Amino acid sequence: MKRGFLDKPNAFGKTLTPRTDNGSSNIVQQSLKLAALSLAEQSRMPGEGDEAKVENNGGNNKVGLKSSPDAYRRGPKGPDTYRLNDVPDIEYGELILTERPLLVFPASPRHMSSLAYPKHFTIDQIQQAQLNQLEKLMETLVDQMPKENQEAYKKLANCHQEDGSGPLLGIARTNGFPIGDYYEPKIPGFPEAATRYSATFKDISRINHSCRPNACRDWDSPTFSFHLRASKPIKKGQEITLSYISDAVDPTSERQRQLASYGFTCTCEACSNPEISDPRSKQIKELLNPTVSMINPMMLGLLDPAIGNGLGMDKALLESSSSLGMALGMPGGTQMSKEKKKGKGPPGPGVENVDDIFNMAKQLGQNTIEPALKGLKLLEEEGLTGTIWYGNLLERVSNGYTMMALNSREMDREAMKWHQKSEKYKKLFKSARNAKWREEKEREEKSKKKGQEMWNDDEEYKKLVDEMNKKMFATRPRLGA
Ligand SMILES: C[S@@+](CC[C@H](N)C(=O)[O-])C[C@H]1O[C@@H](n2cnc3c(N)ncnc32)[C@H](O)[C@@H]1O
Repeated sequence: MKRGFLDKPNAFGKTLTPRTDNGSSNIVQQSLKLAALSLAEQSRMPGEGDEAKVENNGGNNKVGLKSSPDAYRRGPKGPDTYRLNDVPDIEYGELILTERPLLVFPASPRHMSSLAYPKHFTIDQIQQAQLNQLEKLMETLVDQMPKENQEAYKKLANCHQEDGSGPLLGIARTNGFPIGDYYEPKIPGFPEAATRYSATFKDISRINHSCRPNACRDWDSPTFSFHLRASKPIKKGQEITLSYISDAVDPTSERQRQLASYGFTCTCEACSNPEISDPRSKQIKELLNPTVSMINPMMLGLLDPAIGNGLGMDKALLESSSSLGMALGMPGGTQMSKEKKKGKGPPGPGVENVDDIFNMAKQLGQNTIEPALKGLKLLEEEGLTGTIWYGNLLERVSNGYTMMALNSREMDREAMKWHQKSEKYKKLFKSARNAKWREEKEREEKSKKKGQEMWNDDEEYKKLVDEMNKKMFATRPRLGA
């Protein structure tokens, strides 16, 4: 998120005189800035309005989704369901619609500390006071919205009618989707900090939940909009669903517990067949050790086998990866080789020539691909092709084949095939990825520099790499050539 986002002028600044005597007024002030920004920018959005913006698919706008009521057919769940109607089938990865929020509000207001209430208040009383305070904030926000947006907002579902929430807050709690952390500018007395914001939409908030959804959301900060994409092929007439929960492979009972506050019992395929889904989800969870799955285990082994070991990385993968790391003098391997020279370290791999390295790479590739393919199959069977794990495993298979492709043209083709699949997946979360891109790039540059420094004085290593490169490019064309 770009700094200065909240510094933009408040379109309603002239009509508002935010109080500055206590913390809560700051929430109002900042939230109004955010809400005002969304509304101000909304008025500049090209092609905005009832017509949903659709991706230009090779010159063909295939999806003609409209938000007028007759564009949707009512499904078995009654007026609650939104379906694609009179539009062609939608492919995996295709953009269904983009939408700016009606309203944005801080989901975790930092200034609502329980310490701000009288000492004699019970927890229940504090909670009620906080809900009242938030409802007041919502009233101020909604009051500033154009009349048609106010009407659209008030028509949205509210499943918090009996828990002390005011009506406007109830709607935000029922329909809001998190849109990320935003760093707020310095406020006297408060350090710069991140707050999570929640956004409510006219159309996207109408989409029902499924633990195995066919669509996913991607928040695009530059256009201040959510992009809704198909995470599975969607047939004409089929209901579009999104997930409201954070961990898709939690057991059914846990998912149902998280959904209880929405006032419905999910009947998706997984919830209807827990005896099939739960063991499979458990297997996925075990395979995708949460810590290791977020990083590239192959690189982890190459760089520092001790970390991979500590995190419970797949044994075969760890062994092949650290052997290659040692042979190539990667940071972790170099460390181990030095220890070995001093007679302390573990036995190093027997590298007689470059072919040994190719063989090790091949082994590492195989050991990477095997568990990753198993994970992909389970995720596909479970209908979780829009999850971060799915993308992570596609990338692992692609990396595995790249390793095997060092001296094999056939494997090179496989690597390209999987690389393309992985790129297609990445399109689902293109916006979020773009936002992280710069950060990743910087990190990559830093580690490259560090690696270079370590190897600069290692003549033996340089000779080995030179020889390997020569042999590699003599035996096969460059990837994709
Ligand atoms: C964000 S709203 C979704 C849109 C809502 N159906 C509407 O008509 O505006 C969330 C509410 O929709 C209903 N809902 C969402 N997913 C559901 C599902 N899978 N089965 C039954 N009701 C669901 C619940 O009442 C829930 O509180």
